[in-house]
Amino acid sequence: QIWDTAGQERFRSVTHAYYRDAQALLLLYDITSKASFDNIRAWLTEIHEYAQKDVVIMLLGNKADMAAERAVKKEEGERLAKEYGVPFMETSAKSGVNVELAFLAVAKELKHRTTQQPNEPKFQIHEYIESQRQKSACCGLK
Ligand SMILES: Nc1nc2c(ncn2[C@@H]2O[C@H](COP(=O)(O)OP(=O)(O)OP(=O)(O)O)[C@@H](O)[C@H]2O)c(=O)[nH]1
Repeated sequence: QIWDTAGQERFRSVTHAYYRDAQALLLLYDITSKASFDNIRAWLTEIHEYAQKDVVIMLLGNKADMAAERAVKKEEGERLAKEYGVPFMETSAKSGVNVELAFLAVAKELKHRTTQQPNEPKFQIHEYIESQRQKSACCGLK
């Protein structure tokens, strides 16, 4: 089940009821909006308070198709994600770039958690994303 919760500040007091039991959270900002990026820290603090302790979080910089209006560098997204230890990529709901990869990475992480044997190596979501990204780079796919 995928829920799209309201991102606006005025709904914030009710939003946590929707993600409290979530297994994964995709946290999006808009690469053309510095304000949306600056809000991410507040969201992460709130998630820490209300979400499940083992929730899978992924940070996504959306509207990657709007490069001309970019207000947040890709490196800034990468740095913030690293600081919080969460995977990151830029996506575009318009062109579809990385949308499937973002959902697949989260789904694979959750599936591995439920089927993992104690002696099996842990699924590394960062490595999975990196390997898939390299694959598409190598073959000229977007
Ligand atoms: N160019 C471009 N436009 C996008 C992209 N994603 C969303 N938009 C546009 O951005 C606007 C806002 O999109 P929403 O999906 O309503 O954004 P939201 O964050 O869900 O908004 P809230 O429900 O208020 O939290 C719409 O006009 C979308 O068409 C994208 O990847 N590229």
